[in-house]
Amino acid sequence: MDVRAAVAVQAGKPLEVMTVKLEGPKAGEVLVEVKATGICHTDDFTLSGADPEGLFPAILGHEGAGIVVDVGPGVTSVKKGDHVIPLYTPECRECPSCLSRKTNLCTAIRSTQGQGVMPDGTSRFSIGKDKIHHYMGCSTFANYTVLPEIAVAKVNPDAPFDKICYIGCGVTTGIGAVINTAKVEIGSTAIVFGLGGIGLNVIQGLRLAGADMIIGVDLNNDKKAWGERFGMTHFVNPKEVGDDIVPYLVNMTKRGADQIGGADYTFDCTGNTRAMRQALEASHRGWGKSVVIGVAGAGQEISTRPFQLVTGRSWMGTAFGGARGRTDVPKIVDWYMEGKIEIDPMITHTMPLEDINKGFELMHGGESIRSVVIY
Ligand SMILES: NC(=O)C1=CN([C@@H]2O[C@H](COP(=O)(O)OP(=O)(O)OC[C@H]3O[C@@H](n4cnc5c(N)ncnc54)[C@H](O)[C@@H]3O)[C@@H](O)[C@H]2O)C=CC1
Ligand SMILES: N[C@@H](CCC(=O)N[C@@H](CSC=O)C(=O)NCC(=O)O)C(=O)O
Ligand SMILES: [Zn+2]
Ligand SMILES: [Zn+2]
Repeated sequence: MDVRAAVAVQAGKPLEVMTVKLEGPKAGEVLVEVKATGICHTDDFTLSGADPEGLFPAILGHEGAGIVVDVGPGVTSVKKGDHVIPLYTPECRECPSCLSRKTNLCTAIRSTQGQGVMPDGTSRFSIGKDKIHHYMGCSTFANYTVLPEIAVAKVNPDAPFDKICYIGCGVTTGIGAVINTAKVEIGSTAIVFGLGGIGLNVIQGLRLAGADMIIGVDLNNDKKAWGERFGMTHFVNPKEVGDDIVPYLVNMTKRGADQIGGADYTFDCTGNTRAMRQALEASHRGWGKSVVIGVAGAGQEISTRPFQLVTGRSWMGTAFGGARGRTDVPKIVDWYMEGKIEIDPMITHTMPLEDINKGFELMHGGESIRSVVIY
């Protein structure tokens, strides 16, 4: 069938909106009509050429919501008409990782996903004789896409596509990092580096978990009001603090008789390796947990003095907020429908597919929290 897609033709170039061919679903696959998709910083990261796994041409996009319109042979868990959210972290419930109960990083289709193809090793998208790569197993920058059955979460059909698409990445990553990965307790202190589409959801997750002191750190002063809107209690702009932000943050978080500062939990939502180090070193001696969420470009590395770890800080990371997609995503949609979490105010801009590059420009200018393409 013919579908409309924004194609990443070449690294560093704007997306090109065009008509491409999409083959129907094969065994174990579903065809989804994508109704809306968010634009995540990771799409921009891959388009920029910084992603070691980046492939071109490709149809990017991994934060979608839509309707199942066809299923291939053997599909049992979803049917035509179901409302679904595509999952870049699938949940097969059979692989050693799924069975371990220790991680959400299902390995069933990770290798083909990284090669930009479906689990059978082929692509469903093409232009003429040329194949186009899938992206993160989702390719939601097309109005129809094909996904493995294990990579869709069936959700409440009353939920609005243009809002719940954000649960396909940003909302789940931010809230999940707090609840699943860090396991934040009531009364904790926390520092969040980067108050964008992910960081604000970390803040909303911290509010949900009952954290007392929530410090937001961003280079952009406009983010102060945004952080406060979702529960941030203090804001720090590193540009206004001077050389080293770590002693400043440690001082801010001094508590108890011994007056040792440092937050119980810190989160990097910037992708900047210097900020990742600062986040670790601003966590509390003896028990601080620092969670890396931001994605850094090819060749970049993190470092710190091993003494930071010897003295009891833990450096950890999270993908998709540690969420098991088919199990957890429907619950997060329900939390939204029940008013337990907020999404609407974070969706600052919407646009048709034809204007998708404007969404990337708004992100670059720090003007948007989330742009959503509505098909
Ligand atoms: N681990 C995972 O599963 C996921 C990771 N990500 C990654 O999370 C990161 C954040 O994504 P978004 O929130 O969508 O990006 P965004 O562009 O909306 O927000 C980034 C924020 O960080 C701020 N910032 C940049 N450098 C900073 C620094 N050195 N110190 C303090 N603040 C700084 C910016 O001003 C901006 O407000 C990206 O690296 C993205 O690729 C996104 C989704 C899932
Ligand atoms: N492909 C990159 C790393 C990109 C990355 O870390 N992706 C995250 C999700 S970011 C979403 O917006 C992720 O889930 N990683 C786990 C995975 O298995 O891909 C690289 O090679 O560095
Ligand atoms: Zn994302
Ligand atoms: Zn699995």
